[in-house]
Amino acid sequence: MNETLTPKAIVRALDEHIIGQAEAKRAVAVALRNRWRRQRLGADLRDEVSPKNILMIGPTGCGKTEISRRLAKLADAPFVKVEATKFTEVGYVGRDVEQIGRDLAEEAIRLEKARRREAVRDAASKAAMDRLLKALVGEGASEATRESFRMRLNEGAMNDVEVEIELEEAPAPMEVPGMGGGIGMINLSDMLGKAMGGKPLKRRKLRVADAWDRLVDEESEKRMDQEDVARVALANAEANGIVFIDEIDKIAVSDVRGGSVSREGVQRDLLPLIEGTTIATKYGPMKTDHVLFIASGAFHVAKPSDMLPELQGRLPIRVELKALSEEDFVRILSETRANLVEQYCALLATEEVTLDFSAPAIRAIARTAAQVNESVENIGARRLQTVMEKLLEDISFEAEDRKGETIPIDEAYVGQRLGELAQNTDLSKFIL
Ligand SMILES: Nc1ncnc2c1ncn2[C@@H]1O[C@H](COP(=O)(O)OP(=O)(O)OP(=O)(O)O)[C@@H](O)[C@H]1O
Repeated sequence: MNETLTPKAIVRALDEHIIGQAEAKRAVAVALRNRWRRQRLGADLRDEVSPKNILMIGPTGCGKTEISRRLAKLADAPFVKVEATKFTEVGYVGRDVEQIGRDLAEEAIRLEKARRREAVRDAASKAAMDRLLKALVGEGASEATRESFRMRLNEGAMNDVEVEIELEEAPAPMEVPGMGGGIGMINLSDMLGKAMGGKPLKRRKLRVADAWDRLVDEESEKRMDQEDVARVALANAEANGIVFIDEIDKIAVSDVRGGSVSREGVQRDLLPLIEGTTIATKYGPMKTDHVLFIASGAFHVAKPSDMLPELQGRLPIRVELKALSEEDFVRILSETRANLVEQYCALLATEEVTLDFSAPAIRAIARTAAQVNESVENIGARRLQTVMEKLLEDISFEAEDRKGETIPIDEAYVGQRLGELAQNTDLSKFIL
């Protein structure tokens, strides 16, 4: 992890994307920095320091997931999100929670491979080009022919041409009954491939553009030491992984309804994972002792004190997030990086349509969103998405006829498009 990511720097970075919620930002920033601090301790003390997991309490759509996801991105840390209620479904068995660990391992592998792809990119592209040229012009073609094809390929002029290439068979995982997901997965083509010294190949007809992606993928994979990828990725998941468990409040009150699993049971199953256990993944055993868990919920009905005492103890840092106001919405629309207004402007600019939002218009959009949240249901900042979509629906559809135009989005326009809808609760229930 990056040495410059001090708690203050982390909060500053989060501020670019998330409005308000200072307390939650501080808590996650400290949790992240503590991991960096732990790495610097001597081996004996390092193992003693366990992460202080966090419980985020706040209504839907106020930034709980977003803060956690952004934090993971900043730290380049493997991140997974799960809904606690998923484990109350029929068919659940206690060990299913281990899937969380396996998903984290998969995510760490994906990150590690993405990192290494950069290093092998040139060599992989060159090899992919050789294979593609061979498929297009044959082995015996002259260098001049190859060069002219290479140029056309590089220009993208042949993207839609069909080509037949040999690719490794896509893995077809087979689940072995009785072994549960994950470890029991045996990849038949892997086994066959290993027996024959390489994965089996299959001829496939593809568009050149798709063939190129597949070939670069394959050539990159070949150049990675898969065992080393697994080793580094698992170590990264163990030391830096972040697991976000949403809707923890929904399993806080114990009840056994017809056929559904006891919620208390799910809490018990989660305990070892959060406390620290070793999970068998297909890349090897992975310890969860130092994984950071962030649990979240609205806690409208249940209270944190309704959770099992052991679970409460493992989520010692409590932070409250506030419901978002009209003022917050104005800031979300105008101050956050790549905000919705910027996104819509950029999307329509691709069709040479310029949107010109006035400040009062942005205020009116925020006011509408806050109003509908109040009268229909408070879904937090998610409301901005539906409101903006409705506001710009017609322009988005008619963009082709308005090339070259600058369209002012002022307060009157917002009122005209949304005013009636926002006033009418029945209408807004369905439309906004
Ligand atoms: N404070 C905020 N500042 C900027 N954007 C926000 C804020 N809160 C929410 N959003 C935006 O709203 C959307 C939903 O937010 P998020 O996923 O964080 O909700 P949540 O609080 O985790 O709710 P839930 O528990 O229902 O998942 C995201 O697109 C996010 O970017």
